[in-house]
Amino acid sequence: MTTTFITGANRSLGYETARRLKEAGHTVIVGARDPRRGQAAADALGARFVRIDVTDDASVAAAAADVGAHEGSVDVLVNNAGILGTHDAADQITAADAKAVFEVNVVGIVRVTHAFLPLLRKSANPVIVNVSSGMGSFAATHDTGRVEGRFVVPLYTASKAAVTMLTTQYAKAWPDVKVNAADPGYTATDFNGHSGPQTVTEGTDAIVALATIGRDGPTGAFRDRHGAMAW
Ligand SMILES: NC(=O)C1=CN([C@@H]2O[C@H](COP(=O)(O)OP(=O)(O)OC[C@H]3O[C@@H](n4cnc5c(N)ncnc54)[C@H](O)[C@@H]3O)[C@@H](O)[C@H]2O)C=CC1
Ligand SMILES: O=C(O)C(=O)C[C@H](O)C(=O)CO
Repeated sequence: MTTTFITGANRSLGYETARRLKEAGHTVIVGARDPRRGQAAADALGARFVRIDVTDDASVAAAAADVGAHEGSVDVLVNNAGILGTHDAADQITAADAKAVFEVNVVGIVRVTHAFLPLLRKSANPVIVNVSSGMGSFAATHDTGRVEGRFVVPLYTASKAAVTMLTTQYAKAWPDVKVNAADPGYTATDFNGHSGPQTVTEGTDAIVALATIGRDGPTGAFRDRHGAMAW
């Protein structure tokens, strides 16, 4: 039995990841900030809901304690929760804007990973998938074709570059845990007013692939649904 905890699993890519991993036989725990939406998603999936706000130490600690008491361990942690943040131009963005985006996208991953690591270490094959973005790839940023049609969002892209780097650092630090970053690709969700060309199923291909790797799977990798992403 594989126990999988997913943040921001009440909708969009997080929900579709939960649905597909449940279908693949995982025991899925739907992590979500809003109790009503989280419970509704869990009910629809036949999964268990655990409240988690990734920006709140007490909420994250309580979520880990809840999972520790009910499931006892975690095999797969999917750090999916993320925000786009301000659409303001670079000369308008403020320190408060930066703090808001980094607090969810980067600090949130550190907070959740730190709290769930003891539960992951009880697994025979602990796996972490950090949902990053090709928009945080230096190579893609310099290739206009790769980011065409997307918003210019300096803080979001910087936060996702940090997510990918954090992934490689965790992977180096913890040889006993597989830590990889997924780029969903531009996907129609609430995140972007459903402007992305991909379906949520296409958008979760890389997340699901990395969440289901075996003991011989990669660590410190950055992949989209087609394979290795440029850093
Ligand atoms: N949709 C896209 O085109 C792409 C999305 N991504 C990434 O995929 C992830 C999921 O995005 P979508 O499903 O598209 O977005 P979404 O906005 O539809 O869903 C995001 C989820 O994160 C949750 N969330 C936000 N702040 C939270 C907090 N403080 N605590 C707990 N949960 C919180 C939301 O409640 C929601 O469930 C994000 O990390 C995003 O950056 C990456 C590349 C492309
Ligand atoms: O992270 C990505 O890749 C995104 O596509 C995020 C948003 O959907 C977006 O379009 C930002 O411009």
